Amino acid sequence: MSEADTPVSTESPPKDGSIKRSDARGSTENTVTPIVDVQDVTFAYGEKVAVEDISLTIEQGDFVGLIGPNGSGKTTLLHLMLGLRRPDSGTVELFGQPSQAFDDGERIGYVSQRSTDRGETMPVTVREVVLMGRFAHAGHSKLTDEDHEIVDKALETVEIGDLADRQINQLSGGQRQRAFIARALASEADLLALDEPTVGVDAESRDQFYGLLDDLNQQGITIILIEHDIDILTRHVNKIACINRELYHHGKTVSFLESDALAKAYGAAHGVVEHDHP
Ligand SMILES: Nc1ncnc2c1ncn2[C@@H]1O[C@H](COP(=O)(O)OP(=O)(O)OP(=O)(O)O)[C@@H](O)[C@H]1O
Repeated sequence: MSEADTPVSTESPPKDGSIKRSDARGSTENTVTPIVDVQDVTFAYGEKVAVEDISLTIEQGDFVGLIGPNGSGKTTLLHLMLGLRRPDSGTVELFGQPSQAFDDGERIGYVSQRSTDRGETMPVTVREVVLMGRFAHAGHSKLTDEDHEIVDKALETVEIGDLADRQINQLSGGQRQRAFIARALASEADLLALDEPTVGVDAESRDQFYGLLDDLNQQGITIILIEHDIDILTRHVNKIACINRELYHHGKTVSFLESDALAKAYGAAHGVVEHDHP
């Protein structure tokens, strides 16, 4: 597979690894620290190797689709990227910090597969869920009028302002996804990570949801999402990472479509890549 599409930083990063949203998207003048930098990462559940020797970077402003067959390691890789799991070998850096030392959690908004599951959500209102995004900034008992204004704006951005006082577990799957994205926006996350966000969502709502992600990405939010539908993915994301335990492609969507990565990744028996792993 080619690393040609993966930009490589050649200069020293800024000391704090931080990049302002407003000056980052599309900037070609300065070399900036990747948002996520995965190098030679391997992870196994006991004997089961789920992710093997993967290296890739997520740059500020990227909208990356992560695809691969069932059980190919997508969720595991996403967890490794977000510092939710530690690699057995290799390194992961988030915003220029080793993932295990990363302590700036509000910069990341993670919406897990389970967020759409009614049974997993607490009996709280949508507004309360989104307010949780302000806790990291303000603390529970110190929320100000400004925090409430930020929450209102986040709810409007994802177009569920009218649902603010509804119980979160009364919402449809798509509406719940929007509520969790609003929570990430309220926490002023720079990186949005979504694990199969439109499972169980009807086609029209799904298109609207991807339109929302496009808008957020245009505003400078970096997005990585796991999605099985290659058609909708290639219509929206600018880069694709295709895995089946190991990385088959990471780069621009157009070069992915011209490559045979999809056939190779899906052709490989689940988790078994015959030419590399006899
Ligand atoms: N907690 C766990 N303990 C043991 N094995 C696990 C665990 N979680 C995942 N696995 C195994 O690791 C491999 C990768 O799983 P992972 O969930 O990362 O794949 P995935 O590509 O996200 O799958 P899907 O598309 O089905 O959601 C699979 O074989 C899975 O069975």
